[in-house]
Amino acid sequence: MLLPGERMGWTLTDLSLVLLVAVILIIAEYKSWSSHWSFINIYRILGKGTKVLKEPKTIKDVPGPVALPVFGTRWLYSVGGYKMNKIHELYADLFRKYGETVREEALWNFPVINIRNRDDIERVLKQSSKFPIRPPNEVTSYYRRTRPDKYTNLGLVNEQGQTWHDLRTKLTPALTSSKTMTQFLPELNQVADDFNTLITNSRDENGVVHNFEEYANRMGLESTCTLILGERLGFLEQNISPVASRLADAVKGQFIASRDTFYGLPFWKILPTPAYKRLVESEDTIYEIISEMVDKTLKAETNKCAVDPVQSVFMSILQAEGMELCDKKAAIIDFIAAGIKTLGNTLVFLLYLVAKHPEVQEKIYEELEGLVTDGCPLSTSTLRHATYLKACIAEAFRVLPTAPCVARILESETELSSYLLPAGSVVLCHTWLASQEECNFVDAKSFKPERWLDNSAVRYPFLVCPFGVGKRMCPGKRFVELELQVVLAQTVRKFHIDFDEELDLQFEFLLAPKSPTNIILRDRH
Ligand code: HEM
Repeated sequence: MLLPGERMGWTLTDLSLVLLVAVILIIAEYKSWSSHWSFINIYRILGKGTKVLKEPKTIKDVPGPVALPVFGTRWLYSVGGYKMNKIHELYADLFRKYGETVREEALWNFPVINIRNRDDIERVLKQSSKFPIRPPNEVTSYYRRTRPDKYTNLGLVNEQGQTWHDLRTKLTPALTSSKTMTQFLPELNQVADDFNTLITNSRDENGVVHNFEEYANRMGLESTCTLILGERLGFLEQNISPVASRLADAVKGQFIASRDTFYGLPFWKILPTPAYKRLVESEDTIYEIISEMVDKTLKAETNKCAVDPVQSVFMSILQAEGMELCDKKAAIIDFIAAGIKTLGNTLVFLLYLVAKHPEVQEKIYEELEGLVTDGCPLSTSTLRHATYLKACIAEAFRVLPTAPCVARILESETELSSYLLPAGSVVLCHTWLASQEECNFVDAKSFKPERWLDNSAVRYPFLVCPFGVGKRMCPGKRFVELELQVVLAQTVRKFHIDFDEELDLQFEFLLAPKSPTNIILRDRH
């Protein structure tokens, strides 16, 4: 009797080969399913397969880790094995596993779409609208609503629509003007000199500045307060005042509590969890300290006739029409809180990258030697011509930005990587992770300032946008860029910078250096 197949000339060996291949294929298929972790996802994949022919893919079809009812994918940050301070690693893993578009789910299974594709990021950030929407920080908004005595709105960072637009128009013109920044340059030179004196005197016998991040945060604090309050507050003096140290601790606490309440399970909505208590404590401390500073400065101000150029931002906030004093105080708090940690982290990243590349340091030094006489402060014209210095800052923002993604809520239905997302979808544009992809930048992981000089890096402006994009872009951008140019230039002119270890990163709602960071400074002269 003929076995099936023998009629076609198949032997038993051929049949067992076919069977073997079939088994291998089934195992492979099963493995790819199980890599999506659950039957729910197998169901999704099967569903997607049948849907493809009939209708476009929707937000439900975007792949991602299994979501539990109500809690969504928040379990990843607890039992999922990812630590809260390593969320940046989780996102990198999710993109590796699921591709360029990944769905996570917040509480009540609210979908959050993560994107890394260059064209998709551009499509989202280019959407022009009168009032672009960035998802608010829920816990800060909640806190502010419970304090009507102090806050009449959620502040520039968290407000939306017409209220946000009014705040932005009234509060930011002086901050974003190039004239204000030019007037501010001599003060910035002074702040940078004081920073250098502080770190010079803080070195041990081997030239090591231990816990450099604390000095960088003090620099962020001093320069932001000088900009916003129009006076020096002494954060760069060798022995920091108890008030300055309380403020620095409170700002750090606020960022960490925001992260823990945002990514953790939201029990704080029902009862005051330790993270929420920490947030309230930090917010109250920041308010109390800043409020006192504003009142003191206001009192001193009434005795003065002329406005010092350094006070132009402060005065413009105080003179903003149609706003109550508490709104002005809240705005000052927002500016200072937004500036301190972002600046401190950025300074550590920038000096770390330059320290790890001595050849880059020498090029900066040589460029400055040709532009400015030894011992002289930096002028606007010097900085205009310091193209290599500016390329280093741009490259540092590409390689290690403190804001690793830009968030938006879609205002109209948008197609991203063939998924049709409805208006109202929350999208996180992972600009940092996209900047690390070879398809976007050659030798993407290397620090190469030269790529900004031959224009090969400027092709994708939506990938390297450390201050965000469009109407909601950071109003501190001009100030920060100027400040980083001055500090980097003055530090390289004075020291050979070195960094012994590799920098470890942690996620504190921003990308931050894991402390302690130890930097080595050797005098040039
Ligand atoms: C290295 C320093 C800084 C970085 C990397 C940074 C980055 C950012 C980013 C990415 C955004 C979101 C933009 C968007 O959604 O498109 C933002 C918003 C904001 N930043 Fe900054 N920032 C820095 C320093 C500062 C400083 C010094 C100030 C204040 C003087 C400031 C005040 C603000 C405010 C008020 C917003 C909210 C703007 C709005 O929603 O209209 N930032 N910043």
